[in-house]
Amino acid sequence: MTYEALFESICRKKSYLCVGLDTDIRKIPAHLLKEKDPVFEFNRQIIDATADFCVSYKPNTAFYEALGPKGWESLQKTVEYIPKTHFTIADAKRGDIGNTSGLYARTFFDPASSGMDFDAVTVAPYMGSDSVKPFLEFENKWVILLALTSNSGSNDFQRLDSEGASLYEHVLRTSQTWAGPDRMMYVLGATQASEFQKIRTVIPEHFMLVPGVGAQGGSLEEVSKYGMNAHCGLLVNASRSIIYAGNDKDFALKAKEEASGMQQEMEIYLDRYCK
Ligand SMILES: O=c1ccn([C@@H]2O[C@H](COP(=O)(O)O)[C@@H](O)[C@H]2O)c(=O)[nH]1
Repeated sequence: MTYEALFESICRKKSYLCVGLDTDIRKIPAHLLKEKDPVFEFNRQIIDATADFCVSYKPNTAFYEALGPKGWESLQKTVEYIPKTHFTIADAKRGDIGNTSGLYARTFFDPASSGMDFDAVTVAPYMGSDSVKPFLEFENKWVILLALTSNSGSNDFQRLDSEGASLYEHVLRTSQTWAGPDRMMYVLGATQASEFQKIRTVIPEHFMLVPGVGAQGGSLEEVSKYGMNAHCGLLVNASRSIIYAGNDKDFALKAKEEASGMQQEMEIYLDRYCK
């Protein structure tokens, strides 16, 4: 999906919501466990219930990898099921020496190889340019680089000062020489929204993938106020607060209500801050 198509989808749906498919087999409603593939069945119902209110889905691969081959199969079926109108993100946080990164890229971007055709993958920047560039060799695919994450451990390295700027700021500046805003996004945690105004001076055009609202307590209003640009420039992720809004037979309805509530709030912020 292109930058323009993503923005068009945001305008049409009046939403910049990314639903996180962090499907934990231990947390899904009991009645689904009798299904052949309970994880996929849960995702299918969540996708059907929320697709009108979001523009993106982000399965975190850990939840699938933990189940072995069955988990990979559920992930493949899930990506294939997501409507093509939605931007798909493999939250895998990969990155290694070049030839290994190339295989990670094939895993998520080459359906002939792995059966999966995501739009984007999250990548850790720590190993530098040659670990990131193999992902950019796939046409029309995106890299979402970890910059300032939502967890408290982000203070350990990401904020360390080096030559007058924090490490995460170096990530934002240097990586812009690898690809433009049409192929690169950044993970910036909702819990760090007080820094977004400053961050926008470094990356005025890029999309930010923002996890950390909902269960982690980040504020959607603050994220929108300080992070939005003239092309919205935000994909705000919520996982647990949506997919586990209910845990009984009505779980999909509860997820729908939660996603719809977030979309309604986003509509207000798009009117107010998308300038
Ligand atoms: O800085 C980061 C980077 C990634 N994540 C991931 O996003 C979701 C958040 O889930 P919630 O249930 O909405 O808290 C999850 O997959 C994380 O691994 C993040 O939270 N922060």
